[in-house]
Order: sequence, then C-alpha cells, then structure tokens
Amino acid sequence: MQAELLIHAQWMLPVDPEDRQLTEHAVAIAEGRILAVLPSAEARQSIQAERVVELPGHVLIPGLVNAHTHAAMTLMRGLADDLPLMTWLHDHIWPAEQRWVDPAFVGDGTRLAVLEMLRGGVTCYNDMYFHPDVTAQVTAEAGMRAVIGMIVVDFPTGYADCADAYIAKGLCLHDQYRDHPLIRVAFAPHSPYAVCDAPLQRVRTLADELEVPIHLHLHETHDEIVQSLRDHGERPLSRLDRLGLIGPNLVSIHMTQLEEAEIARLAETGAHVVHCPESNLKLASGFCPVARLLEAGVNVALGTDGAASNNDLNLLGEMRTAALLGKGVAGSASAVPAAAALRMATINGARALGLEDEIGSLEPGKSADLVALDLRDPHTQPLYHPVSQLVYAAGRHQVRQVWIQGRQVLRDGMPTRLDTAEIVATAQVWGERLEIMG
Ligand SMILES: CSC[C@H]1O[C@@H](n2cnc3c(O)ncnc32)[C@H](O)[C@@H]1O
Ligand SMILES: [Zn+2]
Repeated sequence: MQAELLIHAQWMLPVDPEDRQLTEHAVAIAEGRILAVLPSAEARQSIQAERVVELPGHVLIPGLVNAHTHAAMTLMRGLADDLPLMTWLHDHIWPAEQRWVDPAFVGDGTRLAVLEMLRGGVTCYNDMYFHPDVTAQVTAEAGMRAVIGMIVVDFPTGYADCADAYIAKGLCLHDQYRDHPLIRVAFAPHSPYAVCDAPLQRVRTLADELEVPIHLHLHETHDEIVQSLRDHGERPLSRLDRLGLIGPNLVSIHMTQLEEAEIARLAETGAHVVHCPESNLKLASGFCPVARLLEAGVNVALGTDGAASNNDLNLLGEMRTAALLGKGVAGSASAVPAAAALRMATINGARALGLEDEIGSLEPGKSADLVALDLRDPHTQPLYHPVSQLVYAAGRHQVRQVWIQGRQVLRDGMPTRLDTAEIVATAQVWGERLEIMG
C-alpha cells in the first residue's frame, strides 16, 4: 500500500466504538485521509510511505473538538471576572462589545484563539460571534477546521440591526463557504431570551432546508428559567419545542437546569448537549447533569465557552474538569470515566456538529485530523493507561504535533502557519486600548 505519510506512535487512542487503547500502532495517510490504522510492525512491512514520523513516548489521538466558543473573546480574557452571568453580560461584556467589536477586533481575537487552540490540540471549533465572515476567513487561512455561527439576536449591533438582517448576512456566509473543505456554518441564535418567536421559527425552517445545526445557549442559569416562566409562561426548552426547534440538529449549550422529563425529551428527539463545565463553574451558573444525560442516551459534547468566562480555550483541561465534576454531581466515582471524557471531547463533538463521518476518531476514511502528545514528562509517568494520563494528568505543553487534513499545523510545538510573536503583540495592543478607554 502507498501512503503519503506514516505516523508510528507508542500509544494510540483511536476513540473507536470499543474505546481501544493501542500500543505500537501506526496511521497511514493519503490525500488528507486515514487509509489504515494498524500495528507498527505490520505497517513497516506493508506500507510504502513518502514520509515517516516516529513518535516514541507519545500518544496519538483524534483532534479535539471545542463544541462551543466565542473565539474573538480572547481579547476580553480577564476583563470582567468573578461575576454572575447576567451582571457579567449586561454591565460589562455587552457594553464592551458595543464599543469595541468590529472586523479588526474579530480578526485579531480569532487569530489569538486559533493559535491557543491549535497549541492545545483543538483542531475543530464551533463558534458564535459577531462578524463571522472574518472568523471564517482567519480560521481557513490558519488551516483549522470550524463550524461558524450565523448569529441572530433581536438587538442592533455594529454587525446588523435586526434579526432579519442577521439572518440575511448568515445566508450570504452559507453561500460563500458552501464547498469549503474546512469551514461549515450553523445557525447560532444566541438564546431563547435574546431572540423572539418569529426569527426562531425562521431559523428552524432555514436550518431544516439547508441541513445545518442550530447552536444556542439554553438553560444556562436558574434565572433564565424564572424569566421565561414570567415572560412566556413556560420553560425555555418547552418554548423551543413548541416552536419546533428540538430535534437532531439542535446543539444546546450549557443545560445546567434540567428536569427528568426534559432529559427524556432530549434523548427522544436526538438533540445534542454541549457541556461547558469551567464557564458554568466560574459564572456559578449551575451543574449540567452529564452522567444522567449520557445514561439516557443523549449525545454530550464539550466546550470551553469564550475566554472571557473560562478564561482559557483548553479542551484538555475541560476534559479533566468534566470528568471530576461529573463524579461530584452524580455522587459516584465511576461516573464520567476518562474514556467518556475523551469521547465527549472528540467523537461526541463531531456528532453534535454533523461531522461524525469526517472527524472525531482515527478510523479509515476519516480526515487525518490528529494530535500527538509527549507523555515522557515526569507528571505523566509511570504510564499504566494512556487515557488516564491524557485526561487526568497531561497539560497543553505536551501537545507537540498537530495535523489537520494530513497537513501539519503544529510541528514540535510550533505553529507552522501562524506568527506567535505578532499575534501576541497585537493582542497586547488591544489590551491597552480596552484598559485605557474602559
Ligand atoms: C451573538 S454573538 C455571542 C454573544 O454571546 C455572548 N456570550 C458569551 N458567553 C456567553 C454565555 O456564557 N452566555 C450567554 N452569552 C454569552 C457574547 O458576549 C456575545 O455577545
Ligand atoms: Zn457561550
């Protein structure tokens, strides 16, 4: 068999249906796709490769999927800490966005986010932010994969002035990226409290027509439920159900407030949940019942949320937090085991975004989106189970090599297509501006 690239790793976690932990295996790649996953000894005999990479002491995993973020908010990292959601949003973040967010802000903030995520082994992210055309362009230039939100809110911003205008701009973006190999789009109405019934119904119709996901914040806090009961006489999930939005293309973010019947409804309709444990902890929003959702058969993915409420875009850290918090919330040490956390950060994210056939596991036919971490550091030794070291002990500095569609975007810890010094210097200029102008 001929391959362009053959990667031998000491350990491999393919995130296949059996959750295998492989030793001394190789991945053969051609035209950006995985041709085969096989024992290294066999690969050395049967595969003629143009390039061979040896990774002793490394674990090879599928690229991580950050299933919910606001990439450009990296420029607001640390701007308003230690506040509850509504104070944080209304008194700090939304005023700062009205003042500062323009295409230049989004371009520079997204570049910083893409750099941070690639260095942390994230190869695909699901975004919701203003000027998504800029987010898409910066991401594609960096060779990264993303699902870009066609955002909708009822209020005017520098990006659009009413819900119909947001939708119109989103549809242009959809047309622009129709056949792009790395960029997909999804509808991203902010939340049930920021979008009224008519545009939500329009989003549902268009999402069905275009076969794209609907990505929105949902049941993030107890206050959101109280407000919906007051304004609509029903809980947000019930309102969305009545409007026809609950189904297999719904990607619901947060879900910290859930009753048993609601969990059953999510399972029955095939809706997805994205758990953002660190943002939920930092804003004291509540606890997503991850173990109960998984048990009920709901697909649960993982997201960081934006860097203004986390404050990093570290999906390795998010896996660890999800595994630890999942046990605490369920009152069971066997809830959300390491392998489940890894599934949430890979294949479950891919499934939520409609990319399950393309990414999320190391299986023949899928895109070669791969991450290698060096586990020879003292704090990941000795090694009994690679998945345990990966989820409970490894850090982002151990991410050494990253490929997306077989193209190397991180080599020996250094980005191949981004200028780190320039991106950091630009972020510092924005920091000074935001700090001085208030
Ligand atoms: C319409 S662009 C996205 C919008 O969402 C805001 N945002 C960031 N994090 C959260 C969160 O956890 N809950 C609700 N809204 C959030 C962001 O600042 C943008 O305005
Ligand atoms: Zn969010």
